[in-house]
Amino acid sequence: MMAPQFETIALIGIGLIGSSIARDIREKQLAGTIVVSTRTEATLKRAEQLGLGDRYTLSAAEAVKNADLVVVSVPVGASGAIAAEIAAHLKPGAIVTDVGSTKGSVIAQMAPHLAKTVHFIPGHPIAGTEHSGPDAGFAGLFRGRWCILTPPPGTDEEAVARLRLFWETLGSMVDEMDPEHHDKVLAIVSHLPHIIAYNIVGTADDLETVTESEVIKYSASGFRDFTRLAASDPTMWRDVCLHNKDAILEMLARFSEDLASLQRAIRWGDGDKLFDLFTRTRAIRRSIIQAGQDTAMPDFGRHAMDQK
Ligand SMILES: NC(=O)C1=CN([C@@H]2O[C@H](COP(=O)(O)OP(=O)(O)OC[C@H]3O[C@@H](n4cnc5c(N)ncnc54)[C@H](O)[C@@H]3O)[C@@H](O)[C@H]2O)C=CC1
Ligand SMILES: O=C(O)C(=O)Cc1ccc(O)cc1
Repeated sequence: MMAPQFETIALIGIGLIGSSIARDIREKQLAGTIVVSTRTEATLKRAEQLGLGDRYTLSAAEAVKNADLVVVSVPVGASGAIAAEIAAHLKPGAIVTDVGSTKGSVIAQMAPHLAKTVHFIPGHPIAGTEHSGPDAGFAGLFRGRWCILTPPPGTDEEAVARLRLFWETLGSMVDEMDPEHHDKVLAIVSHLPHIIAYNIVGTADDLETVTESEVIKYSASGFRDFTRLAASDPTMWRDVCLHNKDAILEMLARFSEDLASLQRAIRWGDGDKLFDLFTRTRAIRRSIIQAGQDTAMPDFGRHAMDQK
């Protein structure tokens, strides 16, 4: 058997993402010991029932003692408090990473607490679902998906290479970029779609002339796709909105402008304009499919295809 990549891995937060990582670590034998820590007794118990770790504790500080890799998988608004709690207990040379959907704010919250004796390498796997909690995770979630790392300038190359290898072993492709760019890109490809989904489902829910049962009964697949996104975890998405405020507001401003232009084309019967836009956007969808990035859950899709 190959030696594990890390002697001890501490997972702080064991919801959809933390528990998926735990399952992959176990399956691929990437750690000698997996230590699981989370905020509530109930979630910790559930993680234990699911056998996600080797040791369990409610104390994040306790969990990171001796850990060679620490993965923080909590809503982005909680990352500062976690960093403050674990900072004094980290082993020198440990790699500390996270999976948060925003990067600038996570760095601003965590970096000031972390000593130079540890390697802080923020990360973001671009993989997930609308479900949350330890039961929602599954092995293979990250396979065929991108993971973005945003190491601060001057980060130890060897530590970055180790974390890169970790994600690659989980089946991900790894890119590096600066946090500001990450936050802009994710604002348009992930944060805005969720905000638009929350908004359209909210609008449908507020209508006086169309009843809720009609919305449910006649929901075409377009609306149904929005309801999937709009079913995502409220705490997580509240935090994303509050913690990527500038980039989201910038993209929302662009979006509103373009929507107004579309509204105008509809009002004035400008069919050419509508047709041109719809042709351009159709090409984007085709490129996504060609790049093999068209399913939310690649593991399920591929696995089903493998069986055929
Ligand atoms: N859900 C998704 O599709 C994706 C989520 N992310 C990011 O991953 C992180 C975790 O998200 P999920 O696993 O989906 O969430 P989740 O809700 O499934 O799990 C969150 C975990 O954090 C713990 N937690 C919650 N509030 C806390 C607090 N105040 N202090 C300490 N621990 C707390 C919970 O007990 C739970 O173990 C978030 O930062 C999210 O932005 C990244 C990629 C995809
Ligand atoms: O469920 C979906 O469609 C997602 O978009 C999952 C997702 C949510 C948040 C992220 O930061 C990355 C991926």
